[in-house]
Amino acid sequence: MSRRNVLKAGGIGAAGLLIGASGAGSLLTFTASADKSSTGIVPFYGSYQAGITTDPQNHLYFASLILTTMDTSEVKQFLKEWTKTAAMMTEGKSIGKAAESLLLPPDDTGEASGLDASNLTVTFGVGPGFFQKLNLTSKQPKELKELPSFSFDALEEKWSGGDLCIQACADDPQVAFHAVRNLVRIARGKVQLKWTQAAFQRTKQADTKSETPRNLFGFKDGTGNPDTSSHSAMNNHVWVQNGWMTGGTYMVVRRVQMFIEVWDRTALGEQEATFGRHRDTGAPIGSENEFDPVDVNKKDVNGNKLIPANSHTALAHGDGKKKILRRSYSYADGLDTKTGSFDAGLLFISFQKSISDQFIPIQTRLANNDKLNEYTIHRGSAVFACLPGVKKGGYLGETLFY
Ligand SMILES: C=CC1=C(C)c2cc3[nH]c(cc4nc(cc5[nH]c(cc1n2)c(C)c5CCC(=O)O)C(CCC(=O)O)=C4C)c(C)c3C=C
Ligand SMILES: [Fe+2]
Repeated sequence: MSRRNVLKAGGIGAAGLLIGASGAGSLLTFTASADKSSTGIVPFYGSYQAGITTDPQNHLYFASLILTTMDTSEVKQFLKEWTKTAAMMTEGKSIGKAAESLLLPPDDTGEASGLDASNLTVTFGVGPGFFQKLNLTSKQPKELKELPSFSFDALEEKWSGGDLCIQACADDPQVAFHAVRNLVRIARGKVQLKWTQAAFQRTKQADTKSETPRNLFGFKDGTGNPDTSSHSAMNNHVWVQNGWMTGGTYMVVRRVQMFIEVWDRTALGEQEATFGRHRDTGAPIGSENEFDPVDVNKKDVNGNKLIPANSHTALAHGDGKKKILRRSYSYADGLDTKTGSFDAGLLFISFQKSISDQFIPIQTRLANNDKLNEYTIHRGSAVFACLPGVKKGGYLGETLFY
């Protein structure tokens, strides 16, 4: 039963009476309006996990977890429970049995009762420690290892690493949090939270023109992503094509603090030179439209490069052949007590089929020369293998445990 209908169930008697009084027309009307949960559902089951190439939602709740059991059968068991629970939550349904006993805690924690599915997606990944703790190193993909340290990294343990991750995205923040909370609860005693991050984008309600979202520096962020509707682009850049990870992908998460106060004192021309794009349109400097091609060699009348060579776009783009799929969210976590400034920034999340061939070369160029480094600092880092999609009747990680 959908979470909305649980609440509406009390009204069914009254609706039934109405049907008696006014005939089938009323029944149809009732069914259509009560079935609101059929909108805003992103299917959980499929060849690929949702939350990667599916449209980004308004809110993210991200959790990195430590595995506290070394017993593979216990892990399989909770992965099976996670599968069923995630599928139910993404359909906007309450989990477990309806609360009947006053002597027991209810199966569902209840804060999403009455809320619709809100396009919830729950995406699961496993980190390098997962394979080590479960003695599964023969199955550990060679792509899945801790990142090298990059220039200017200021990583903190409290924002880094993890044996498992849950990325819950939804158009409602409470629905996203409810998903992670209930999944962690199900695996209690076998996992423990390492770090979490709540994050946001603009809401779709506020963005009536469905434009590319802007980051906290006010620039459109996501323009240069590969086209998620193109199967060939996703196969080229995102989905792993062989072995037990077929249909999975690798995720890099970086918690990047942005010095917004410093940025706010920076002239617009300097801001645009930093990104290599115009703030208003999002177009590459010297071009008119957001999606105009990035030509890093284009010069002005004086022979100077229009997109500065040390700009974020020039360095991230490179020769344009290596692409990653970014699906980042902004965060604002009160203040940085050391400096008294905002602790705000970007929970940078990227998906790629090869971390060594895609993310690392790009991030190396950025870390060494990016003008954006004057305004940002990387505080956290983690890598995960996002498991292949699950078929109905199957479970998360099934191909790994064959
Ligand atoms: C490889 C890692 C990357 C990190 C880390 C990163 C951090 C970061 N980026 C922005 C804002 C923007 N990034 C933009 C483009 C862009 N960024 C990366 C990679 C990383 N960014 C890539 C691969 C690209 C695309 C390059 C291309 O091929 O054109 C842009 C421009 C608009 C866009 O294309 O999205 C912005 C703006 C911030 C604020 C940030 C860390 C805080
Ligand atoms: Fe970027």
